[in-house]
Amino acid sequence: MEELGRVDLRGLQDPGSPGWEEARAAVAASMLAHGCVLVVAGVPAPELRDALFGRVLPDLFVLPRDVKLRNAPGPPPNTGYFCHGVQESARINHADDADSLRAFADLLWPDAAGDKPLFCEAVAAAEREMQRLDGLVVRMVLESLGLPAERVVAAPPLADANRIVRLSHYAARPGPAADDGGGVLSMAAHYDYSFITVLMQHDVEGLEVLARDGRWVAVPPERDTCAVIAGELLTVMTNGRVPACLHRVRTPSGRERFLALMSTLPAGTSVVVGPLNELVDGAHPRLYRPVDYAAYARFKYSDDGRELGNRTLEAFCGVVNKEGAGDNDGVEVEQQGIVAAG
Ligand SMILES: O=C(O)CCC(=O)C(=O)O
Ligand SMILES: [Fe+2]
Repeated sequence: MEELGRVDLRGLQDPGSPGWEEARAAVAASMLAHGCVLVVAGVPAPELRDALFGRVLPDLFVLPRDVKLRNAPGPPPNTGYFCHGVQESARINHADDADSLRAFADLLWPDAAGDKPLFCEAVAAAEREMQRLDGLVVRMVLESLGLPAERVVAAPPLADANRIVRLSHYAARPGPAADDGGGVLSMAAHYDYSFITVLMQHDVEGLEVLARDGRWVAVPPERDTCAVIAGELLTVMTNGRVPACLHRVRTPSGRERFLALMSTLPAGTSVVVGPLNELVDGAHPRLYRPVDYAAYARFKYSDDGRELGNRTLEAFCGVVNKEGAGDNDGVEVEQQGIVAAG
């Protein structure tokens, strides 16, 4: 039975730091096998993490629905606030920019109400840490696939990305019917269409990931640990080497739950992502055509896409005829594997 990797990344900054190579080997092994690795992080500081989950998120989700909807949802990939079953979620674009956090707080608490400085400080601290973990994991994976250093740092998720934060709330499922022993899901199994998503749980269980051997593995909500999962764009960019991670949410205790996540998306909405040229060769035929990620997100959530369930990526940009797919299929892919589509 192959376990999910659990790797301590505390204090690790750059290639060359002590412990880099061992950590890289463990991170890459787990990401290449499962599209997921658990990383011990240790920051943000416990008091900010407690403030985030104990005050900031409860204060946000207790707001009236019409106020939360000021974070207006647009067509995918521009989802703002949404509510589906027991889950509700608010999305902040470019959450690595203090102005974006401030603008989001001003939108929801236009007058003096709400502790906006605490909101901004706690979300910024969580975002910084999740961004650090995302960067380390992508870097370790690309290094382990043999990409030269200059290409690693120029790769889209590291160089130029929209780092979104999504803050989520799952309502309690009261009573003994909270779980029927297996089936009740708070969020159905899905792939994220991001490059990477980092998930920060807190105290209440819920996240489950599908391991390579087909078992659902519950990721315990440890305060110093985040789960880092591969989204579909990382699968495309690595030409299938890193499988996207199928994941779902199940909370047998039925308790109310909060979650913070950070996802890396391409920086613009007219961006095409294709396999990195170095990862396409005779032994590794091209598996994906370059994909306009916004068009893909719209397809994924369209009626046709929903009918396909979790097979949308293959349907949208998978190379069907694997024979003779060893070259670039006549498609010019820019060196970084990402080009502005105009
Ligand atoms: O709540 C979780 O643990 C996972 C949430 C998730 O996968 C998502 O919002 O895309
Ligand atoms: Fe997800």
